[in-house]
Amino acid sequence: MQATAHIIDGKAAARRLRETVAIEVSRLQQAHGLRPGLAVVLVGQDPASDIYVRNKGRQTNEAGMLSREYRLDASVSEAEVLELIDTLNRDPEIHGILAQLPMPAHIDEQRVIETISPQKDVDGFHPLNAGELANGTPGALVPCTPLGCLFMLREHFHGDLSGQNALVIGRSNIVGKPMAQLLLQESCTVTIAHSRTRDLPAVCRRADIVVAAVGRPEMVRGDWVAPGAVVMDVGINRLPVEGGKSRLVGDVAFDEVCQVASAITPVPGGVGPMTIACLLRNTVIAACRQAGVSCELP
Ligand SMILES: Nc1nc(=O)c2c([nH]1)NC[C@@H]1CN(c3ccc(C(=O)N[C@@H](CCC(=O)O)C(=O)O)cc3)C=[N+]21
Repeated sequence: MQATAHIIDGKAAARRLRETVAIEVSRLQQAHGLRPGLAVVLVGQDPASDIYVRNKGRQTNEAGMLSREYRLDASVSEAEVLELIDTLNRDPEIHGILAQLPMPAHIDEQRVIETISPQKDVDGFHPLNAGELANGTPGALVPCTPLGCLFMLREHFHGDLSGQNALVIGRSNIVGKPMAQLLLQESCTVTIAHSRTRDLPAVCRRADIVVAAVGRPEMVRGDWVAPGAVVMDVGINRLPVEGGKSRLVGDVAFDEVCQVASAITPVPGGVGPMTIACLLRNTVIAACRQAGVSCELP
């Protein structure tokens, strides 16, 4: 009988990063009178987004930062969203702007993303920041979910990922592509798999590191994973259960994979909490750049 995998505690890792962020925030306040501020723009209603936004707001305040929320009706025009972003771009109290995705269909998300000032783009979705990440420019603003995965992987591998065969399942601009860039920078041998990949289970079995970011509940099965592999589960899927309730599951069949892998992130309590902690970190880094002061954050 194979021992069960080490469960990577994303909640604890996120708590540690948030503490480091809070210490840096109070240092910036004392040394420079600088208080990093984050604005979140939400269009329409979505129960999952609500939880995310509430957690973000609370944790931003707990870290000693300014948090503002802009909730717009689902019927708002694209021009109004762009106008709000333009106002926030010029607001000196705001150093980070997050436009929550997805947006209603009548709003062009790419246009929204490109309207956010690259300096305030704490999601790292602006083409300028994506390009800097691809170029390996030091200090690029990096998307929070992949960055959180990277921090957990570095900790697990004691800082050295070089030579590992890493498989990223999913090719989105938000997770898959930036994750692949980060792993490449760590000198992993990176494969990106997607819906057209032939024989994904066989490709997966060759990987030392698997990052699953496809949005398909429990897609990665136990017999897809090499013994001893490290598995990061980015998926957040709500599965209906009897009684009208729902259960949160990842893109990985946790009970199966934890019999084979050496380490795995759970859902909830894995990648999600680290995503928010990285958002706070990016906001502090953005604030320091805008104020022209140095920043002491990992
Ligand atoms: N511009 C933009 N940037 C984003 O980063 C972004 C976005 N839009 N739209 C929505 C998705 C989703 N997302 C989550 C982050 C953390 C948790 C999280 O903390 N989850 C906890 C709690 C989950 C729960 O219990 O509901 C956990 O996994 O343990 C969830 C979801 C960021 N997203």
